[in-house]
This record gives sequence, C-alpha cells and structure tokens, in this order.
Amino acid sequence: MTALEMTGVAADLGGRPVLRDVDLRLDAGEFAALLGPNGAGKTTLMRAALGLIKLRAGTVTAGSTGYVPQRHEFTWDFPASVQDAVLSGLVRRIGMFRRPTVAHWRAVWAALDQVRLADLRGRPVGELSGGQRQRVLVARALVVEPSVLLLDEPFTGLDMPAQETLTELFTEIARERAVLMATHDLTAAAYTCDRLFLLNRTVIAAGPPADLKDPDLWMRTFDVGPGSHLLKALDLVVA
Ligand SMILES: Nc1ncnc2c1ncn2[C@@H]1O[C@H](COP(=O)(O)OP(=O)(O)OP(=O)(O)O)[C@@H](O)[C@H]1O
Repeated sequence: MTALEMTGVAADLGGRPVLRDVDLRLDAGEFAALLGPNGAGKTTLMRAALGLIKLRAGTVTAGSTGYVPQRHEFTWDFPASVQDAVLSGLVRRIGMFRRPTVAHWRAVWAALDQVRLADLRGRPVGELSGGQRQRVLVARALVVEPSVLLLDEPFTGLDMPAQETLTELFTEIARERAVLMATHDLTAAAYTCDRLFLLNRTVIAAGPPADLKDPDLWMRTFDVGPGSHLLKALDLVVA
C-alpha cells in the first residue's frame, strides 16, 4: 500500500528554487533513507511531504503523517513530563483548549510502550538523556498512528548504543508503516534501510543499497571527487 507519493515536486524557499522534479514513492513496510549533503533539500522535502510548504509544481499524496524534528528544535527546558510531551502530538486532534479524554491518554501510553519509555512517563523531559529524548519525539509522532513516519537526523549527537536502540525501534515501526529518515550516517543507512534516496535538489538515484554501487551517483549527489573518503567508506558497506 502506498503511504507517500511525490510526483514532479518543485518547491522554492525565499524565492530560490530548492527542490525540482522530485519523484519519490514509499510503501507501508519500507524503511528508507534520504541521503544528501547539507543544503540538498532533505528537510524541505519532508516539509513538502507534510504539506507544510507550498509547491511550485507537482503533487504529494500521503496518508496520515508523523514528523520527528531534529532534537534541538524541541523545547526541553519546559517543565513538562514525558507523557505531556507525547500528548502534545495530539494537540491538533484534541484542540488547543479541550481536555484530553481517557482514549487520548491510552494512545499516549501505547506510544510510550512502543518506544520502551512507559516507566518514565511522569519524569520531567529536561531530566532525560539524548537517546531518551529522541524516543519521546518518536512517541509524540507515533501517537497519531501515522501511515508514514518522517525522521529528521535522528542520530545526531547520540552514542552508538543509543543509535542502535533507535535503529531497532525504527525497523520495528517500519514493519507496519513507511519510515523515511534523513541522515548523514551513510553506513547506518546502507546497513539498515531497504531503500536509499540520494538527493541533491532532485532525486539523483533511488533503490536498495546493493543497487547503488556506481560511485558516480554518490559523487554527483555529494559533489565530491573520486578520491573522497566517502567512496572508500561506501566500498565497505554497499556490498
Ligand atoms: N526559510 C528559508 N528561506 C530561504 N532559503 C532557505 C530557507 N530554509 C532553507 N533554505 C535553503 O534551502 C536549501 C535546502 O535546505 P534544507 O534545510 O532543506 O537542506 P537539508 O538537506 O535538510 O540540509 P542539512 O543537511 O544541512 O539539514 C538550503 O540551501 C537552505 O539554505
């Protein structure tokens, strides 16, 4: 079942073209990575998928969406508990001034269960580690039961054990939903994702990691030459 389809998408920011001719399709059950250099348009593509920016051309068809922003974009010094932070994912559904019902809280607790944070639901978010905070943001996105989950740089600043816990979690989530993860961690993406999208303003190439062995695709995506370390690292992981 198609969870997200973008066809011929073009979008501008501040009057400058950022995305052009973007075609991307994701099915439920797929874990895909969005790879590209700084400024390639990864965040913009996700915002377009969420319907948050106006398209200059093309169409986006998406089921319900859940978005996990970069961790620094969320306010952590606010005196909210873990369960309040997750409940904030339901604001649009509940309405700003209405009280959550028991069903809303059940959805929050189910999402916390899924990210293995049920024990910490009363803890202030400011007291959590980076990895736990990332899982709070994932629960906050999952609480609406999205058909596609969009993750913006979920591994930044996390140690290997935290990254591995998250990778397992994303793989589990992707069994029922579509997951699209923007990341600079090429190795993790090549090892764990079913499909990679190489983006530099447009989709340069897409496919399972094993189909993306041609170094030229990576050189064009990342604007690097044949001597780049990137290509040596890829030799090891894109087998
Ligand atoms: N509000 C804005 N107004 C004008 N230009 C913008 C705006 N936001 C982003 N841009 C530009 O759009 C381009 C794409 O930005 P975007 O954040 O989507 O890239 P990215 O691939 O997510 O980058 P990174 O890996 O650094 O997070 C960049 O050149 C950026 O400078």
